[in-house]
Amino acid sequence: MKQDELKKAVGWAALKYIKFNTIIGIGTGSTVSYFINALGSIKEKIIGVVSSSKNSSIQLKKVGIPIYNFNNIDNLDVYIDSADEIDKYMQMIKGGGGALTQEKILAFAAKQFICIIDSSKQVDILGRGPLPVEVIPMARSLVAKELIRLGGLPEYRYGVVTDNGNSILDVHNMNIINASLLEERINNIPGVVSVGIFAHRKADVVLISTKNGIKVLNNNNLK
Ligand SMILES: O=C(CO)[C@H](O)[C@H](O)COP(=O)(O)O
Repeated sequence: MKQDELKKAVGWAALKYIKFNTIIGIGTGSTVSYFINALGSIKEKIIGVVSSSKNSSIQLKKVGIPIYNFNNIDNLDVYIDSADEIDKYMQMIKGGGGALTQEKILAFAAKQFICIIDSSKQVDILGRGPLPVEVIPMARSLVAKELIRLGGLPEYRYGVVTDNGNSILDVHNMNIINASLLEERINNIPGVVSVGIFAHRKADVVLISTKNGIKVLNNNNLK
């Protein structure tokens, strides 16, 4: 099965977690794009969504799903999003699509975070790929120096401006031994808006699309 087919299958599988008359947080990326199409098929049953990015909002509008203001997030039943990497503790690296700050806010606000991935996203240790960090443009060089001090190799995501008007540094070779500590350390660098480590707010349920079907992991499988 091709990766796109796996993404589509898990996007549709997530519909099972949508309750009637609720507001749903929506992530960003190609997997979520399949979920948005699936959600369109039951749009009359939900109140609406809060979107994490301009790109997701464009698609949501096309599908005809009502979008609520970002400040309306105190009653999000569920947040549906994918990840760039996820480990067995359900800690993630996100931000490949550059929407990590809004994604973190919605994930934090929602009662439940359902992460939808294909099996290629599973890793033993986070840091296989680059770690995205959203920074205020004027602090880019200071933050980059601090990230080097922490052992990484930051690369400016050239030409990319986030929906918040900021820049992205993709940090390579980051040795992530303690994801939650590193999340705190990077968050504490002045000028950092947010870091793509999701260790404090992990996924509650992970749907993994494999060639043999959808595998479900719950947070309580960890114990
Ligand atoms: O964090 C993200 C966007 O900021 C995405 O969830 C992540 O990049 C995975 O994307 P895709 O579904 O296209 O593989």
